[in-house]
Amino acid sequence: MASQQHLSTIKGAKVLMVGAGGIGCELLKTLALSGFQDIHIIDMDTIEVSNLNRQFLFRKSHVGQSKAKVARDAVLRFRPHVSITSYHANVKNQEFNVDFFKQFSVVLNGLDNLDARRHVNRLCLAAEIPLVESGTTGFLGQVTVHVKGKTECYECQPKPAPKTYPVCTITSTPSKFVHCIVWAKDLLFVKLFGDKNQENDLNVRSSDPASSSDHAEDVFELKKDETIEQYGRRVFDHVFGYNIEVALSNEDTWKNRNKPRPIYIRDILPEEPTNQNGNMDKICATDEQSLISAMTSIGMKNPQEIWSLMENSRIFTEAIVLFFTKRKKDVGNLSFDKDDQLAVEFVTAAANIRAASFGIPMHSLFESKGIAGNIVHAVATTNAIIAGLIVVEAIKVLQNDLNKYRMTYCLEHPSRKMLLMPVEPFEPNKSCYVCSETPLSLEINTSHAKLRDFVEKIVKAKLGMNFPLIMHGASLLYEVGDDLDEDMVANYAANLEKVLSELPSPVVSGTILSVEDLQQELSCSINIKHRDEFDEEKEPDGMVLSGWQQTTLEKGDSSKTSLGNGESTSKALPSTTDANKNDDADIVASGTKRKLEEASSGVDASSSANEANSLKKLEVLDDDNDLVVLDDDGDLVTNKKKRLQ
Ligand SMILES: Nc1ncnc2c1ncn2[C@@H]1O[C@H](COP(=O)(O)OP(=O)(O)OP(=O)(O)O)[C@@H](O)[C@H]1O
Ligand SMILES: [Zn+2]
Repeated sequence: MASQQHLSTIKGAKVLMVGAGGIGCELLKTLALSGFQDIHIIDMDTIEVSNLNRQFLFRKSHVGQSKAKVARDAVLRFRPHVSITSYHANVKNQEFNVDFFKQFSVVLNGLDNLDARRHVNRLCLAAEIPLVESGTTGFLGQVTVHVKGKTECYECQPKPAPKTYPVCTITSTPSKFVHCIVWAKDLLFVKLFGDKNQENDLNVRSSDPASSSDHAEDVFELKKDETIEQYGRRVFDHVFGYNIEVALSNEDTWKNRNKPRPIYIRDILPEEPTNQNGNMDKICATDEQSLISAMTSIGMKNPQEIWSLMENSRIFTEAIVLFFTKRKKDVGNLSFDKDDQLAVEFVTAAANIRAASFGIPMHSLFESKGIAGNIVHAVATTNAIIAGLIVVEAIKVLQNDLNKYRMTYCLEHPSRKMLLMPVEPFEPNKSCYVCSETPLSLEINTSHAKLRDFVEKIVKAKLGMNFPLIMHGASLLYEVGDDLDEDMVANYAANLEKVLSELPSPVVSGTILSVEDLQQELSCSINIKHRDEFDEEKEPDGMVLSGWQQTTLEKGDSSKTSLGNGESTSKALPSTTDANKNDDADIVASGTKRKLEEASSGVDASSSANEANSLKKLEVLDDDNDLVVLDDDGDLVTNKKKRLQ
């Protein structure tokens, strides 16, 4: 029962919710039923059929409508006097600036991606508004509290980098089905239907370089005198036959590995009479993209069934035909999307044929989609629990009840009868570049890397800036904004194409660049260090940003937990390549830090490590799918996590 004090806190609060999906629907309902009177919701999406199983404020008739608006209308039906304001918009839009955030008492996130979460974190810091952050992945979930100057911000702990695989594992020596999926969606799919100019390591390197390169050059171009079916068969033979033969010629590779077998389409699907006039209308009677399906056109229905090699080969060639006939306008611009049925069919078939070649078990379309889209199926109950916890923390935050704030982790299996694991929050990380303005350093080849590389790979991808401004001393090198005049735009565009050391104000070793995002009110300085060479596999960006690493984790010396990078409120993992291992859903321990209470009561930081031992500790064992929980006595309690189904 809420006390009088609780009720007046709740009634006087103005709350911003970001995200009206799985967590958001639960959250809006719980806020309204708890007595909150003034709620604003931002969500950029429209309702999809796949949302209906858990986003209970939505009905089939709402498909295609704004989530924020429909959620508002649904709640107003049972709480008509609550003021609910909806925005069908991206929270990163400029209208949601620091002044907009300042009007709220607290911000509650129910998002599904790192990018938006980081953005909201920065606006909350700049506006000095508390943030309650959340995420769920299947049975796992978390709610964390972030109050400027008092607790860690959302970015104080660097998020685990997306899992990547060595290039040669993907191109030459796959040993797991996920390797075949990555090959199919990131290399083959892109090569056939995406941007042709993108660098793509699809062709296997031969021990005799001359032998493969000629063959590879125009193999992915449709020839004038061939039908699309013939083209599909030729691509099939190239990637599953010829490339495998080339790979086999590198004998050293196979000394300690099983050799793959080349697969040629004539052995699987005997030559069919080709449709000379190229009229494919018989294949698929619809033009609506969502209904264009190779499975439908060849009469296969069950996505849970594992197709035979022949069926995979038929889907493979059929999907190529459908892309080049029914979706011709998309070809050249596509990147893999888990909600694109034809893309999922193609990737499943291609991955399975490659798996067959390498002696790896094949998978159904349903399983492949899960792996390719990094889907952990959402659990509505987890969303409901997490939404309840968000409201509990929001009330504490509104009451300024600092000592009662908790980061709460929802576990898959109860540990010592506890399903929820509350942990005291930590003070801000002094080396966090977001909330503590710590300088960063960047190793980069200043004579090769262009300003564009720096902007794309560091400023946007790593630092998550939206509207960056880059300065070298007093000289402005680059800026994004709506109010720039033409000359400036041209000047910045020219700068983007220059290598760093040849910029009007040259960027060389020792230069300190100042990078700012005006919308996020975030600025940081980056100390440039020139380096000639980078390891292609380990440092694929060709640059290394540092100065903001968390302390190295020592086993058994961890006192705080965080659940992945919170990429999803319901499913997605950070990497598109890591569905099997599901790192993002793992609970990982961070380095030892002082607890908030110790910090505020002046207890020596060195005691925190001992103190930490009495806390519940969670740790993931590398390369294992087990969640290992150390209880108070340091005993291991091992919980098997469910693999993707
Ligand atoms: N930048 C953003 N601005 C506004 N809303 C966002 C932004 N990024 C994500 N969201 C919203 O956050 C919500 C997250 O909800 P959820 O994880 O349940 O995803 P979903 O897209 O509804 O479901 P699924 O992807 O599993 O089909 C979505 O409704 C999404 O539109
Ligand atoms: Zn921080």
